[in-house]
Amino acid sequence: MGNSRIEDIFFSVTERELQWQIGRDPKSYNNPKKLEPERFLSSDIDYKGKDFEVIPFGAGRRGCPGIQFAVAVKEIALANLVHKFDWALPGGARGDDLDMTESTGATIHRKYPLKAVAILYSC
Ligand code: HEM
Repeated sequence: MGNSRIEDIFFSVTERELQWQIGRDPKSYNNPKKLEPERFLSSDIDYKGKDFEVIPFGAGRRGCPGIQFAVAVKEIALANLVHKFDWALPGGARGDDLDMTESTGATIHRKYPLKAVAILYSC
């Protein structure tokens, strides 16, 4: 993985497009368009704004000030959702039925919001 030079691309795109382009930069990623989150398992990329390949919390002086808190509580929040509920798609839909079209913004998000049905888990 190489280093993206943020100044090379910053002025040619709007801020909304910037993260999208960084995340798909073939200079930084092999097979950049493939969803492959495990690529980060053995990566030493700093996601807190020092390296620009992944900037989920932004970077620089306007970077997210909640980063320490978010990193500390994200596992507890996710663990609670998985522990307390079974999850399903509405109407018996399956993963393959989902429209994964993307929309742009400060972060890339789904064009069509994911509707998930939470079923309280009882043993
Ligand atoms: C997983 C959780 C979070 C993510 C992914 C996230 C992501 C971001 C991003 C991308 C920005 C824009 C940074 C930029 O423009 O360079 C931002 C800004 C900000 N975040 Fe977060 N954030 C998270 C949680 C939090 C939490 C928990 C707090 C507060 C307790 C917080 C407070 C803020 C504030 C106040 C700003 C505006 C900073 C400014 O404009 O100077 N964030 N965040």
